Amino acid sequence: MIDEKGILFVLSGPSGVGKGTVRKELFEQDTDLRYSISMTTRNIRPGETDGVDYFYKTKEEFETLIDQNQLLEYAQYVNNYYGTPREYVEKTLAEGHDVFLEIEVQGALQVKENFPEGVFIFLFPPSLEELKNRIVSRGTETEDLVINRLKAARDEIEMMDAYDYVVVNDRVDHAVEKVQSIIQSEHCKRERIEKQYKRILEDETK
Ligand SMILES: Nc1ncnc2c1ncn2[C@@H]1O[C@H](COP(=O)(O)OP(=O)(O)OP(=O)(O)O)[C@@H](O)[C@H]1O
Ligand SMILES: Nc1nc2c(ncn2[C@@H]2O[C@H](COP(=O)(O)O)[C@@H](O)[C@H]2O)c(=O)[nH]1
Repeated sequence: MIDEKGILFVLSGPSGVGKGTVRKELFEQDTDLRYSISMTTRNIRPGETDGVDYFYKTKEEFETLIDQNQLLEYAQYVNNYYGTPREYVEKTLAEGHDVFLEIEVQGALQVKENFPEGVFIFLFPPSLEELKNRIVSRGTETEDLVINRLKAARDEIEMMDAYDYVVVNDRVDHAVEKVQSIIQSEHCKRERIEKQYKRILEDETK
């Protein structure tokens, strides 16, 4: 049967590299993508909205979701839980829409086990120094949390080879263009496979 499901795109990379910035810009331009809003136990930041940036949960609520198998993946990242709601992703893909996840590396690797056909993109910083500048200049983390996030970043960068694509976020507009090209080329690949499949089916019925 021809696969009419949407494509799952996963954007990942160390904290502060610019995943959220690139994703927001991409969504300004590409309205066909559907963003999966994650669950987290971390505190809401000024300017964030529950149900838009994240669904904010208590630790107990999050652990109930884990027990009920309601998460496609989850990870503990710098003392908080983060996870992707399973139902939204599976339903949206089944309806034929592409789904976009913006998640850290442990979670991305779990998704890859369940969705090897997904497209995994690693956003890479121009340098570790620039990564630190970006986390610090965002002004959302205490000094301790900056250190912990940078420690995690080193481990995350080591997992880069598990991804299908690496995009350097030197300039936001360049990074967005590259992610758009990846999305387009994955659609072309999908169309080519579908055409080949149709041809085989037609030949068989002759
Ligand atoms: N290409 C870029 N050049 C300069 N600054 C950037 C660039 N991309 C993002 N930034 C800035 O870096 C900071 C971190 O970006 P952002 O919050 O998007 O990162 P993130 O990877 O989503 O972080 P986290 O994983 O912690 O949520 C922000 O202040 C953002 O404005
Ligand atoms: N494994 C998952 N990681 C997620 C998810 N949603 C976000 N994240 C990542 O967590 C870190 C920290 O995020 P922050 O908002 O506190 O800065 C960052 O790398 C996010 O991409 C998720 O559902 N699963």
